Amino acid sequence: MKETGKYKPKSQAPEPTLKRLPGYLYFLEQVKEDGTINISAPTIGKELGLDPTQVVKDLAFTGVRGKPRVGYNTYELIHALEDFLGFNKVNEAFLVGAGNLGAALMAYQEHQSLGLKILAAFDVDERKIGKTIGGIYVLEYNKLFSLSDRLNVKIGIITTPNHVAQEVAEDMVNCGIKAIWNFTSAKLGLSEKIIVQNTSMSSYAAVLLRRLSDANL
Ligand SMILES: NC(=O)c1ccc[n+]([C@@H]2O[C@H](COP(=O)([O-])OP(=O)(O)OC[C@H]3O[C@@H](n4cnc5c(N)ncnc54)[C@H](O)[C@@H]3O)[C@@H](O)[C@H]2O)c1
Repeated sequence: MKETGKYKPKSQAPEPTLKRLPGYLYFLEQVKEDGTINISAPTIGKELGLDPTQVVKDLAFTGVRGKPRVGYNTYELIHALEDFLGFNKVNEAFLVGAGNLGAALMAYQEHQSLGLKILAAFDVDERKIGKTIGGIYVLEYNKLFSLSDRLNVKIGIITTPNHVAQEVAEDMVNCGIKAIWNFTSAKLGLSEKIIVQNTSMSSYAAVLLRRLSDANL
């Protein structure tokens, strides 16, 4: 993994800040295209619907501070955000479960620009083993163990059926995986040292449907 580490960011940004940071980055990339060199926190806040104080607090986590009456240097801030979010590193990942969702993630090449590279996928279904999806090989599940020994992969993505997710997560941890992106609805019980990010479409759908229902439209 290549680290640039040019900026000295504050560690431990809260989750709401982490979720907002990619939004700042995408906005600043557009601004850069327009040739804007400096941008103020109130301008960023206005465009993104955020309080300028919040913008300043969020961006301080990148280690970059705006200058009075000038604001932030767009280029510097973009680099600092990419650095902080790890978007300019190559973080290699293994994916387990090359079904509907797994295949969609493999085919989604934009992950690379987010610093995530799926090196290989693993499955138990013989009809999928040996195929490539988005240029990524689907290997026999048991190969996860031997391949992990050789490659020092730290990220695991789980897109299996719910009922096998815990077992797969434990295997991943035994293989040296330190961070798991769990797309199943299974609640994983793992050591607290393992970073788990759950992404459940059903919970987002529940929020959307409840809000629609509450809005009485
Ligand atoms: N987070 C989301 O937004 C979202 C959206 C859709 C589905 N899901 C969840 O993602 C998971 C996958 O959904 P899907 O529609 O892609 O299912 P799928 O059945 O199409 O794919 C699951 C894949 O896992 C493989 N598999 C089964 N047991 C395995 C094991 N022990 N080891 C390795 N591979 C194994 C299967 O062979 C299959 O290829 C489900 O848990 C589903 O609830 C999440």
